[in-house]
Amino acid sequence: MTVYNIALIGFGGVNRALAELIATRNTLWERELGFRLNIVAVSDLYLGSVISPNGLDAKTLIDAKFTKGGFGQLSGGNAEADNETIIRTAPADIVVEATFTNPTDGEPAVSHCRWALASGKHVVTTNKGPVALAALELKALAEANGVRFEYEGSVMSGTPVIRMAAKTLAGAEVDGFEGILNGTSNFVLGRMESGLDFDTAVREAQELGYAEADPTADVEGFDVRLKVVILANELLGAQLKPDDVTCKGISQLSPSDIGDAAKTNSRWKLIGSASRGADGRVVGSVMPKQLPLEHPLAAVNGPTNAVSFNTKLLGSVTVTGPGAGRIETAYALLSDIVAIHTQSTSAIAKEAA
Ligand SMILES: NC(=O)C1=CN([C@@H]2O[C@H](COP(=O)(O)OP(=O)(O)OC[C@H]3O[C@@H](n4cnc5c(N)ncnc54)[C@H](O)[C@@H]3O)[C@@H](O)[C@H]2O)C=CC1
Ligand SMILES: N[C@@H](CC=O)C(=O)O
Repeated sequence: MTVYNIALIGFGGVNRALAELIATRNTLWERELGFRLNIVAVSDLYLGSVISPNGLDAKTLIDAKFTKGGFGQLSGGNAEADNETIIRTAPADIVVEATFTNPTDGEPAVSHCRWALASGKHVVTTNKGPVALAALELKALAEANGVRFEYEGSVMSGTPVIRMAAKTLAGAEVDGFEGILNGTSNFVLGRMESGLDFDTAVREAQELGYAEADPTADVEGFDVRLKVVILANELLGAQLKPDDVTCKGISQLSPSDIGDAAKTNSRWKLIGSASRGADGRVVGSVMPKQLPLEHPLAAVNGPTNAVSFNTKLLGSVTVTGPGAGRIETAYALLSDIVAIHTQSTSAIAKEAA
């Protein structure tokens, strides 16, 4: 049976949810997936950092009410988040990066990924910054060090989109996509349709763990812009940067805009899209659109997301599922680890044959 030692960088909603899953499901995973996860290090800006080569008990980690610098009280602990030491020296096979997304330059998460990959550790991440802004470099670094850089949760949380489209739509000639790619803004629009004011709806999304640390990224469209870049670069072979994608969010939509749409049997949705033009150039945009109720994306509610891929051979193929949420996003990390495990076990089987 395989045990993967993991180091958690960031111990907020998503990585805590992963620890929760480890505490409750390791035995099931051992039986059904062929591996267990063992947390050997955690580093968090607020809590500090800790390394325990034999492993930290996941349940104790999530149940303990640590205050600022609290990891400093643990054996092997430090009241500061010494990320570089943790990432480079902890005896981890996999570094799980789930710190804040920085939409401008992706830092410090890009450095976290570089340190891990250069030290021969796999990286799984839900952080959109490194994927949108440094994917090519990080994939090359992973390849050079014989490890993997996986990031399924960077778009539509646990809903399989990146790997699904890359693998199962291969050859279908994807030439564009459009979708609802932010759970918070979709949730806020729905709550405003029910009569709630914008600020209260955003607060609810924060409490439910959907929103970014700074929810401006959600409601101004910056989060969707990163996801458009990720999908366009991954699936359309583009080399977009966030500034190449025009971006407008939902913060300017007033309660009367929302009410007027309802009167005309339509609904506002924040749509991220990209398509390849006749000249081969890929153009992306993020903007609120008033969709008629019969439009397939009009019925996508709450934190649910959906993306329709336009393909030459199949027409439109739509994937719908959770776009945000702590457990849902932690599942994306598990799916990345499953992908790493599957590749490594098939490589071992090939060698043995
Ligand atoms: N919550 C969700 O539904 C989804 C989140 N994501 C992404 O996953 C990542 C984590 O999300 P959440 O856990 O919800 O965020 P969060 O805000 O709950 O947690 C982030 C944690 O990272 C820590 N942190 C920030 N900077 C750090 C640094 N330099 N070093 C060490 N620790 C640091 C913070 O102290 C905090 O505990 C974010 O990048 C987010 O954009 C992606 C998909 C869905
Ligand atoms: N804040 C994001 C989380 C996932 O990326 C969202 O609301 O979609």
